[in-house]
Amino acid sequence: MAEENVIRYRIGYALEQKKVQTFIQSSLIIHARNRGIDLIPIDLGKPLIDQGPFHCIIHKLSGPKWRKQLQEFSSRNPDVIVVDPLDYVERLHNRISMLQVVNELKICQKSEISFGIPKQIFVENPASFYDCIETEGLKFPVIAKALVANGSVNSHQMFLVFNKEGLEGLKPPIILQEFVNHGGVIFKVYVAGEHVKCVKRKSLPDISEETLDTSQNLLSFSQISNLTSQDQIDESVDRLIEEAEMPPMSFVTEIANGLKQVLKLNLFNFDVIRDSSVGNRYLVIDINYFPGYSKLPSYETILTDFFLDIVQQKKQRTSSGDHLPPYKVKPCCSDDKT
Ligand SMILES: O=P(O)(O)O[C@@H]1[C@@H](OP(=O)(O)O)[C@H](OP(=O)(O)O)[C@H](O)[C@H](OP(=O)(O)O)[C@H]1OP(=O)(O)O
Ligand SMILES: Nc1ncnc2c1ncn2[C@@H]1O[C@H](COP(=O)(O)OP(=O)(O)O)[C@@H](O)[C@H]1O
Ligand SMILES: [Mg+2]
Ligand SMILES: [Mg+2]
Repeated sequence: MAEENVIRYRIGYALEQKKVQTFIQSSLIIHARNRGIDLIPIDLGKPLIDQGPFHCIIHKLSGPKWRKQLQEFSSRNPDVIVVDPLDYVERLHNRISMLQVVNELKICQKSEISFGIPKQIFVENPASFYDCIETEGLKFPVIAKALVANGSVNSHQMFLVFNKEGLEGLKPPIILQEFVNHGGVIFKVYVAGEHVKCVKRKSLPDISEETLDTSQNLLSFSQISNLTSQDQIDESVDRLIEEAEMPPMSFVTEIANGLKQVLKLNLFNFDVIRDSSVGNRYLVIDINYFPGYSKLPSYETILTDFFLDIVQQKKQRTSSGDHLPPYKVKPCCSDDKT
């Protein structure tokens, strides 16, 4: 084969093993490689500063040690883009600051469609539970969520609280958020830089007045499917998802771009529900850093397009003196499965 010069870019990834398995699939490695992107694993057992060279680093790690590694690396390699800076990622590790961002969006709300977040309060001690609910005017049922959203098992553990008695089973500090009936379907909007995709997923079923009257006081999330038999749930949920109408894509994209600007992040998704009692009112309930992109159809294309956007923008920015020029190598010569 004739030797041909092709510009190649090196993207280093720093991810926990579980995330490597789901995200760095061979289909992504191959697709990216064919388009000039080499995905290079960062060895978490070695100093970052000794690794590279990279044009860009992507990561889903946090903590003081990783922060220090990134700082040292960036000060020595100022042209390497870190997607995304830890300071901005950390805003998503707290379920209050995470959703405050939605209220900061500067999007003109149109009369036929609106968005916001569910009413929520942070309760620090058990004595103030009921006072807080009264003061803020939260209605039962409420959903109790951990303040921290750092990917730990605890941070995903939630409770449905049907009444005042249910509050006694909770351990503050905790967030109480109004449960909003939304037809059992959630919209997940995935953002990778300029690229935005919205998909429908199964959610918690609506809670009727009767259920509220007759249910137990407190239900941990994993038990929600016990409300009806599993078979009934599976069938009706599939139908619900199929029949649910997607929010207008122009609206979804506007929110996605607004969030991207305020959060200063490239890789995230957000969960949206449509308030059944209002109709065209959408509520953002969760924002996740570096979510499970591999669940999206054609995630390989979306992510590779994003990587190219990043490295090509970088090339423009540093055209007066690139510290790390694109490598010129033979095409498809690497057998590295990363
Ligand atoms: O593992 P997956 O593919 O289900 O992805 C999880 C996400 O699922 P989603 O893409 O929104 O359906 C998941 O989203 P949710 O919080 O479940 O809405 C989180 O982003 C999760 O990361 P973490 O545990 O919060 O650090 C993500 O987990 P990690 O893959 O980052 O561990
Ligand atoms: N305010 C709410 N009203 C109705 N359902 C909710 C609400 N908040 C969360 N849920 C349901 O609980 C699920 C998990 O909550 P979420 O805040 O997204 O936490 P996680 O970070 O663990 O995904 C959502 O996908 C949705 O099904
Ligand atoms: Mg969620
Ligand atoms: Mg989440």
